[in-house]
Amino acid sequence: MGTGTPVLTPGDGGHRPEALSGTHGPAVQTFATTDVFAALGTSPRGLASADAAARRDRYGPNELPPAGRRGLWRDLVGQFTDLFAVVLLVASAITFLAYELQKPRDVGTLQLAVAILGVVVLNAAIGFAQEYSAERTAESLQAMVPHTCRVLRDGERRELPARDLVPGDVVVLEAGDAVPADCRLVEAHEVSVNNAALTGESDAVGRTADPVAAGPVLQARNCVFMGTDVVAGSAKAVVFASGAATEFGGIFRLAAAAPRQRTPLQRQVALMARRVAGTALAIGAALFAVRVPTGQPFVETFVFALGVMVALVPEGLPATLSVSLAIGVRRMARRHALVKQLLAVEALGSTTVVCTDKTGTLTQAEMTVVQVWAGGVPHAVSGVGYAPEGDVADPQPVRELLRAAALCSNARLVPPSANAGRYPQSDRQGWRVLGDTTEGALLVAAAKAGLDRAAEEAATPRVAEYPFDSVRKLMSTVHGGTVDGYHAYVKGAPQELLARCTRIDWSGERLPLTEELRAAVTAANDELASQGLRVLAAAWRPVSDSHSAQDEVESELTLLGLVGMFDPPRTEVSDAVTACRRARIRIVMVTGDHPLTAEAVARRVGIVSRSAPTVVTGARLDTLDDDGLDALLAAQGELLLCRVSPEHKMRVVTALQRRGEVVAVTGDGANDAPALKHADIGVAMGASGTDVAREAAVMVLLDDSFASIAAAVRLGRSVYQNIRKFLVYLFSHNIAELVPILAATFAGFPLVPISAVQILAIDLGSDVLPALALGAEPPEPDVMDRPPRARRERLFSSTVMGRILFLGGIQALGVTAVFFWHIHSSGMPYSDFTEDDTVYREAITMVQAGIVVSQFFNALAVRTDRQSVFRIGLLSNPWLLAGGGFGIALMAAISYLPPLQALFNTAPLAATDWAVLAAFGALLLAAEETRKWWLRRRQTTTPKGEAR
Ligand SMILES: Nc1ncnc2c1ncn2[C@@H]1O[C@H](COP(=O)(O)OP(=O)(O)OP(=O)(O)O)[C@@H](O)[C@H]1O
Repeated sequence: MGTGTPVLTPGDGGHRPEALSGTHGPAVQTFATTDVFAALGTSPRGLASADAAARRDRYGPNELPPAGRRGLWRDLVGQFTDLFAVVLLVASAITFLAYELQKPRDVGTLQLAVAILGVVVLNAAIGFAQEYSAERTAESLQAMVPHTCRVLRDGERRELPARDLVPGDVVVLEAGDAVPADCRLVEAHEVSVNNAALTGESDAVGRTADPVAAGPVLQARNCVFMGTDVVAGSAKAVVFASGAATEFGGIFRLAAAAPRQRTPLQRQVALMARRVAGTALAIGAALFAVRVPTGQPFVETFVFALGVMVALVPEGLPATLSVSLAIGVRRMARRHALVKQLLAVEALGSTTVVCTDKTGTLTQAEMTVVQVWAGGVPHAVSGVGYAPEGDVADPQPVRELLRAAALCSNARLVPPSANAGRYPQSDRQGWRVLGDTTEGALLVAAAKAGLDRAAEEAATPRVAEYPFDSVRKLMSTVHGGTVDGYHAYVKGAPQELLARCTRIDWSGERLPLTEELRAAVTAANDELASQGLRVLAAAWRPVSDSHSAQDEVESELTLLGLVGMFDPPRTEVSDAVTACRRARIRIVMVTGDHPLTAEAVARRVGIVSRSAPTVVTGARLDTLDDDGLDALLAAQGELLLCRVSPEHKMRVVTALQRRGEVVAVTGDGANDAPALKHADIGVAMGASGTDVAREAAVMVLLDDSFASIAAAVRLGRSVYQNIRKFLVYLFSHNIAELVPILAATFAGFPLVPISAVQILAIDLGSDVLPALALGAEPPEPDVMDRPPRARRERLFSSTVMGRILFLGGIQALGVTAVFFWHIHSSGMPYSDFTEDDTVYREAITMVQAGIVVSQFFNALAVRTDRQSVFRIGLLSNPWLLAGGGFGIALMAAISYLPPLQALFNTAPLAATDWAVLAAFGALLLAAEETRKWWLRRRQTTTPKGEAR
C-alpha cells in the first residue's frame, strides 16, 4: 500500500476503511474531491498495480460471501412434508399397524410397509439431489457471465473482473453499468442511478461529484453503491467500500433466501400428479369396498387396496421433470444461451415472435469505416478490422471530420500485444476495442488519416461531455486549449444532427446549409445507408464556456461530413433465420439505425426476402395510437422497425403480447431493461450488453448471436416435447397396472394379478431410467418444422391424454389376456387358487414381465410424436436402451433368483414366455407406428394441422 493511507484499516470481516463509514470519523461524502483521493491513499491516476495487489491481500476480493447452504436442511425436510410423502408415510404407518393386527402375521404386509417407507426415502433423496444439482447449475451458469468493470491503474484505463476491485480504485462508470462497489464520485457528467435494489425506489436519481453535508451515507448524492445501476451519464468514482462491507453486503446478509418459485409447467405436473393420486385413492377405496363383501379377510383386503393406491401414485414424476428441465438448461448453455430461470425454457418453446437488434446480433459488431464523405466528395477507406492499417484516399479534406469524431469518442483501441489473446472479442489481427465499437471504428479511421488521437486530446483537453443516448442519438464533448475559447464536437445519427446544423464545411469554405445542400447531405447519407453501412455525421461549433448547456452545444452547428461503416453479417444467421421461418416464428428487426441500412442488412441475412418489406420508423410509430399499432402488427408481413428508441421497443412488445404473441426480445442498453423485463423472454447480450440489460433478461447470449436464440428456441421446444414423452410413458403403464386388477376383481378371481410390491418394483426399478432417458432425448429432426405451441395449450392436452389411453390400453389388454390365458390353461377353478400355487406365481410373473417388456417398446414408441421412430434410428438413444435393458435384467433377476422369488412371490419364466411378451411389445410399437403414419397422412392432406 502506498504511503499516507492511515485511514485504511480493515473492519471486522469487511473491506471498508472504518474512517470513511460515515459513523467513524469524517464521512466520505463531505470531502472535497482532492481530499477523497488523499483519504483513500489513491490519486486521479488510480492505484499502482503493486499497491492494488497489496490491498487485495488485505481486504480480500470484492465479492459477497456465497448465500450459504442454510437452505439445505430445510430442503431435505421439505421433501418429507410434501403431499405425496405425507400420504405415503401415513400409508406405511397404517400397513405397519395392519401387520401388528394380523393373525397370523403375514410377512408380505411387513414387506409392503417397508417398501412404502423405502419409496418415501428414495423419492426424497432423488428430489433433494435434483434440486441441489439444479441450484448448482444455476450458480455455475451465473458465473459464466463475468462481471467486469473499467478501472484506472497505473494511470491507464483497464478492464478488470469486478472481484479484483479494492478500496482506493478509481472506476470509470457509464450508462448501463452495474456499480461494482460503494464509491464516492470524483467526476460526474449528467449521471443518474437507479437505487431500487438498495432503497426500493425505482426512479432514477441524479448524482454529483460535489461535496455534500454529513449524514447517512446512503442518502449522499455524491456516492453510488454496489447493487445499483448507472442509468445515464458517465462518471469517475473512488471505491471506499468493497465486498461484504458495502451497504448492499449488509442487506445481502440480512436477506432471507427467497422461496423457490415453481414454473407453470411444474405446477401443471404437480396438479396432474395430485389428481392421479386422488384417483388412486378413490380406486383403492373402491377396490376395498368391492372386495370386502365377497368374504375376503378385512385386514388383507385393506392392505391390498392400500398397496394398489400407493403403486398408482406417480412417485418419480416431479424429479424426472426437474432433471429434464435442467438438461435443457445445460444444453442451451452449450449453445451459448444461458437461461437464468427455468420459466424461460418453457416459454422459449412457444415463442411466436422474435424482436431482434441488428448490430452484434445479426451482424458481427466489427465496424470498419469504409467511406467518408465531406464537402460533396466520397473518400474510400481501406483496411479491415480494428488494426489502424490502411489509408484514407485523399485524407486532407476529411481530417477535421475524423478529428472531431475521434475527440468525441470514449472508446479505446487495444493493440494485440496488450491483448495477449485474453479477449475473445478481438478482431482477426488481435486488435480490440474497449468501449463502443462504432467509436472504435472512428478511432481506427482517424489513425488511418494520420491523426494521433492522444496528441489531439492533449492539445485540446476535454472539459465536458454529454453522453450518447439512443433517444437523442447524439453525443457531444466540449474541448479547451483552442485560441478562441472552447470547441464543441457533436457526432450522431445524420438526420438528427443535420436538424441541428445551420452551416456546412464545403471544399474548404463554411457555407450556410441551404435546402439544396441539405438535400445533397441526405442523398449522400441514403447512398451510404443503402449499401448497408451504418452512417454517422459529425459537426462542431465554438462555445463560450466549458459548462455550456447541452442545448447550446447541440445547436447551430457546422456539419463536417459523414462516415459510413460496414459491419459484416454473421455467417450463421441466415440458416437460423430460415429455421425460424420454417418454425413459423416471426422475426421483427428493431434497430436504431437508418431504414436503408436496416433493410440492406435484413436482406443480407434473409429476414427480408420480398421486394418491399414494411419499414416503419420511430417517428411514424409515435403518430400511431394503440389501434393503429395493432393493425400494423396484425399485417403478417416482413417488418423492420428503424430509428426506434427503447421506449418504442417496449410499446411494440406490449402490443404484440396484446395480440397473444409470445415475444422474445433482445436488448443490450440500460434503457432496454423495461422491454426485456416485460417480454416473455428477455434476451440480453452477454458479450456486449450492459450489466443492467443482463440483470433484466431471463436469457443471456454468451456470443450475442441471433443463431443462439434460434438454437435455444429449438431446445425449448424439445424440452417440452420430452416432458410429454415421459408423461405418456409413465402414465400409460399405470393403466396397464390397474386394468388387470380391476378385471380380476370383477371376474371374481380371489387373488391379485400383480401385487403392490411388484408394481413398486416397476415404478421405482425398471421405469425410472428410461423416463430420465426420454427427458434427455435430443430434439426431433422436425421440431422446427411445426408452428409454435399455443400459449394456452395445456401440458395434458387431449392429444396427450389420447396417447396415454391408446398405449396404456394396448398394454393393459395384453397383460390382462396373458394373465387369464395362463390361469385358464391350468384348468383349475378360480376358487382353488392360492398364493403359493405355481401357476398363479407364473401368471403374476408374466404380468409384471409383460409390463416391463412392453414399457421397453413403449419407451421406443414415444420417442417421436409423428415421425417414424425408425427415421431417427431405433438405437439412437443409448441411455434409453441401457435403461430399458436394466429394467429387463432386473425383471429376469426377480423371476429367476430365489431370494427375489421369495420377496415378490414370482416363478421362473420359460423362454417361450419371454418370446410371447416380446412379440406383444413389438405389436405395441407397430400399432403406434401405424397411428403416427395416419397422423402424418392427415397432416399432408390438411396443411394447417394443429401444433402437435
Ligand atoms: N457512440 C455513438 N455516438 C454518436 N452516435 C451514435 C453512437 N452510436 C450510434 N450512434 C448513432 O445513433 C444511431 C442509433 O444507435 P443505437 O445504438 O441506438 O442503435 P441500435 O438500436 O443499437 O442499433 P442496432 O440495431 O444497429 O444495434 C446509430 O444509427 C448511429 O447513427
